[in-house]
Amino acid sequence: MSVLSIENLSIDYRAETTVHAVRDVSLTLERGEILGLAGESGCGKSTLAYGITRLLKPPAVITGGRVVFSSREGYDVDLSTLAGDDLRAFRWDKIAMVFQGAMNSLNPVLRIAEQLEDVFVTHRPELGKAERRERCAELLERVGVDRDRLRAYPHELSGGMRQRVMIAMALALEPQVLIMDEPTTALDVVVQREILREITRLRSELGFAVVFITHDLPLLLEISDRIAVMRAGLIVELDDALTLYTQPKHPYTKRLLSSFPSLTGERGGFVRTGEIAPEETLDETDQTVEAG
Ligand SMILES: Nc1ncnc2c1ncn2[C@@H]1O[C@H](COP(=O)(O)OP(=O)(O)OP(=O)(O)O)[C@@H](O)[C@H]1O
Repeated sequence: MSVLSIENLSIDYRAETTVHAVRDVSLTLERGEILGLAGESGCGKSTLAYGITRLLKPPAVITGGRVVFSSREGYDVDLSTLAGDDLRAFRWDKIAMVFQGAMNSLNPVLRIAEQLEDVFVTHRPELGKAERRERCAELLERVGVDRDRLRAYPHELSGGMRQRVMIAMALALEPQVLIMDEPTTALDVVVQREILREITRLRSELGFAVVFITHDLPLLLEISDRIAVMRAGLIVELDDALTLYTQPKHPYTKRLLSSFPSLTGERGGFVRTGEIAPEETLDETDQTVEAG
């Protein structure tokens, strides 16, 4: 049962020269799954994410294909048919996003409560004030932040907490799809781990599907059900995480895997067993994907 079908999506940047950033990409996102999207910097991951949610800005142009959302209530929506307020409402309600550095988009002069409440005021105007407050408190607790923090201003929270608030905001309307583009990259590795654990727990609890984008392949292998490997705008391989790790087929996937010493060396144990040794988690920031 798919919740999102991306069909032959192509996106160009029409700048001085034309960049074919996403080329004929087809993917389906199954209900409740975590689909990892891996690939080196510049391969088109973010463009694809923005394209799915129709948040692209010029000079980006969708040159072909479509994205269809299949609601759990049984109807399909072709996202290209939505515009304006309908599209904005749809985005928060059905497909929500958390981007890298999202935590910096909190308004510094408003308390967390006001910013969370705003989502409900706009999208759930039927809720009374007390109910709205309670929903906000529950949301914060859901992402592991104490409800007392509703009264805090963003600068009074750590980066990890602010990113949790952004995740809470994305989950406010119980979307069926969550698109996360490097949501934890700006955070230190310990906080990153805690948040990832939270996301996988919430996914089981609430049943939303996740497209999780990062260049950090070890991390994807840990949390994803399936992984798509992207290179130069194309999906070159797509498989379940274990198969992709144990039997990569595309030479680029093999190269990507081998560029993470922790996957191929002795310290790769955490991927194979799911057990994370503390010293392993602390070293992952040093790893980079080989370019080219
Ligand atoms: N505004 C723009 N104008 C022109 N080209 C762009 C623009 N934004 C991105 N590109 C190009 O499109 C391609 C894909 O970029 P994109 O940001 O989607 O890659 P990415 O895989 O998300 O990279 P990263 O991991 O660094 O965010 C790159 O070649 C990039 O240079």
